[in-house]
Amino acid sequence: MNKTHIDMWDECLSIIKDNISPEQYDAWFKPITSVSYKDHVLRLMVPTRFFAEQLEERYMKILAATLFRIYGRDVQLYYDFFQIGSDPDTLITQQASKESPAVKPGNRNPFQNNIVSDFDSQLNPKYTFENYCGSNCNKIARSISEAIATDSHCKTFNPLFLFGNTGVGKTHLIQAIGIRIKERNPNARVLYVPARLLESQYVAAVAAKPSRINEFINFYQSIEVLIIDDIQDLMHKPGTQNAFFHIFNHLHQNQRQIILSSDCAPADLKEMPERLLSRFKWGMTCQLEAPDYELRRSVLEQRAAQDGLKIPTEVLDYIAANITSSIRELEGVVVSLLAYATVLNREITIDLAQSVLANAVKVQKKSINFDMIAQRVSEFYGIELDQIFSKSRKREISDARQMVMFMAKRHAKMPITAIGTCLSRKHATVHHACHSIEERIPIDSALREDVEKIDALIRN
Ligand SMILES: Nc1ncnc2c1ncn2[C@@H]1O[C@H](COP(=O)(O)OP(=O)(O)OP(=O)(O)O)[C@@H](O)[C@H]1O
Repeated sequence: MNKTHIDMWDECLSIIKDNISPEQYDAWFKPITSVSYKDHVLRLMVPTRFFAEQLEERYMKILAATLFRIYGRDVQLYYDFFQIGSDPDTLITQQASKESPAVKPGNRNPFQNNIVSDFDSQLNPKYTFENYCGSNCNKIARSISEAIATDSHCKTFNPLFLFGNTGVGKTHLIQAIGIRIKERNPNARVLYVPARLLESQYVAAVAAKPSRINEFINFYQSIEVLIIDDIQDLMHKPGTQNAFFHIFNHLHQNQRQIILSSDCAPADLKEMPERLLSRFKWGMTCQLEAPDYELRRSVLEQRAAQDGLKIPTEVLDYIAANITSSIRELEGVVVSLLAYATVLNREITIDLAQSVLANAVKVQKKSINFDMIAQRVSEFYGIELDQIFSKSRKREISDARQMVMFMAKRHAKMPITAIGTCLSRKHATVHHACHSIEERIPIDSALREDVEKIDALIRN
């Protein structure tokens, strides 16, 4: 008996289910339904376009591998989704106009493209400066990037070496430079390439018979703005490092812009040869710091608006206060909320956000956020966590609550209003609590000792 498209999709789901956590499965695969499969074209219904993008970013490998296994290698995937209107009653008024083929036959290969003289910059059109939210923590990196985008022959910032932890926005920013340069000069040979792809192209060029290594180097030496992501992936790759050394020298001598991103500073790229490291430091080295509260809040608002998702202010405050280390995690939370809201038809409340965050926060054990601070303070004073959030005015409870406010300002750098939202207290109350602890620390040794101990609990 022939299998229906639903049977086939169910088979995919059971493979995927065995390979990811139940939380991931519930958030990302349960909301998907198979619409049809005909002439190698599989159509899946997903909640929104943003959901599809996030799904691809996170699960492209497992999704592609599973689809190839069940439907064969010719499968093409299209998404269907509805545009959510601003009024929930008018939901599902318009079928998504754009279907995006998802499973691409392997990575696009710019080096191959060039041979066919069809030059593709490999830039993701959504990574623009316009979509890049700003705050104090990324001000310098953003200004330098905009300066390069305006004057791509600028010697001072060549190369630009941008580093920072995972998910803080490096790829977005370096691609924004490329996009802006292309907007100003559509013919510019701008190329974005992840270091890992550079490495695999190099290996393929060396292995080809006859060798295509000269072609590889010539291609890269013809680029005007070369953007290499995750340069740390070239560690332990002496062959590619050597080829890149020649490419770098040629481009730099000819005043072509080189932009590099890395997950650590040049000094920490221990396995990279000195001759490359010293070149990385010739221009501008700049760190993209962990997102501060203001940035996290703006990205949340932006993502919610893009998805037509109404998230109440207190929920935005709550998420921004608790997901602190990466923008990618924040985006994940918005998508999970969206999945719950759409699929389970649930309103987005603090309770829902708390249960979505429970999983996300488990993953980022080390990050300091409001819930973690409240937990540490309540443990320190031996008070139930619920009491901290209660209306109780008992002395020991209100003291502990004041300490939570103070610590949230001190460690999570949360604004007074956001702390107030998390504890359902007024701005003036939080302001007074923080101020009074600050004033008493120098003169109250017992309090000072408590603060030091709680500081240590939070940091470790
Ligand atoms: N300032 C920002 N404004 C809007 N979106 C942002 C910002 N920073 C990051 N993002 C978004 O967060 C997601 C992760 O960012 P990105 O991939 O650039 O991080 P990354 O630092 O390169 O991470 P990795 O090192 O893991 O590759 C992307 O979807 C990006 O668009």
